[in-house]
Amino acid sequence: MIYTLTLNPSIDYVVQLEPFHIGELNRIQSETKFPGGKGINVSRVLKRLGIDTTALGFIGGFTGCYIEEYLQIEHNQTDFVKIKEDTRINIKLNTGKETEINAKGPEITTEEYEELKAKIRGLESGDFLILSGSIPASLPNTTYEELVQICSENDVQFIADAEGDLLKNVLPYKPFLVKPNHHELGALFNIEIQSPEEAIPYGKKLLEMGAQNVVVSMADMGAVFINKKNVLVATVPSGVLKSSVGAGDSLVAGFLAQFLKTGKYEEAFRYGVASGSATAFSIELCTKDQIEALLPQVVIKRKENGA
Ligand SMILES: Nc1ncnc2c1ncn2[C@@H]1O[C@H](COP(=O)(O)OP(=O)(O)O)[C@@H](O)[C@H]1O
Ligand SMILES: O=P(O)(O)OC[C@H]1O[C@](O)(COP(=O)(O)O)[C@@H](O)[C@@H]1O
Repeated sequence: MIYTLTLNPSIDYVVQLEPFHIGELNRIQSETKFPGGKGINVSRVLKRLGIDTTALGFIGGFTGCYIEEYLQIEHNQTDFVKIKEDTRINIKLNTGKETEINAKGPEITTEEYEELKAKIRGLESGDFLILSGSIPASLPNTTYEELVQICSENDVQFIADAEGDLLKNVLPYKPFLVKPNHHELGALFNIEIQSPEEAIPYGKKLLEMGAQNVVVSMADMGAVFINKKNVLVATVPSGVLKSSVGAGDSLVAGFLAQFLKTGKYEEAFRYGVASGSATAFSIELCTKDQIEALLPQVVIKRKENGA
């Protein structure tokens, strides 16, 4: 079974507001809301690609109920730990530019965290866990590390999509895949990355630190895939950006779906990039048809044979 873990889910409130005047009354042109949080987005896209998952994480309050019901209507399995406080709401402003305002998330009690750990201990050899996104502020920075330690004791493979120390600390446990965007990768090494070529040496550092496969996503600038045998650079399809919320999560889902189907990294990378772009070109997450329509436009160049 594939499990996704969203420690800090959200309702994403996506607002079209152009022009936007700070300090004045603004009237929204259109608004929409979705269940969000990185693992939840991965589950929803995998479901659209015919792969069942169980979504794990913390969920609470009226916002948590909304998310759980929405996922169930789409036939996504869930096994959340119910918490006392409300799940957060994240605001996504489209004002000509995209601005994201992500809340810090609810308080998690020690009992609630222990309940979650018990669920992770229940995963078995052959299962896959995707750990994605930020953690609520009340949990320690070592949380992902503690959870992947349990995975490695039980022979559970994992993917990590997180920032800073959360990502760095899981690398020694040999994640199957990590997917920083170029800003997150740059921040890890205190540099600014401006092109796929500049991303390659730093992506290789993540391999040296333990990752088995690395994808560096760079929004409309392309993406880089690195493992011991391949260094690949992809162009992204052209299209009209509607909302890039969930694009990175769609890349992870598309990559995993195609890798499970074919066992081929290049095909998985192509499918992942097309999935990310298909989401960027829609207000909601991508569908299988949208992804497959974009596949021919993803051009992949082999840069080196080995990293
Ligand atoms: N403006 C865009 N045009 C085309 N594709 C995009 C655009 N923004 C995102 N994507 C696609 O989504 C993927 C992930 O987006 P990115 O913004 O890099 O990740 P994240 O959402 O994690 O920050 C990219 O590799 C690309 O395939
Ligand atoms: O946990 P974080 O880092 O605050 O991110 C949560 C946000 O990221 C998203 O999962 C989207 O992520 P991506 O755009 O990186 O794919 C939103 O649904 C959610 O609001």
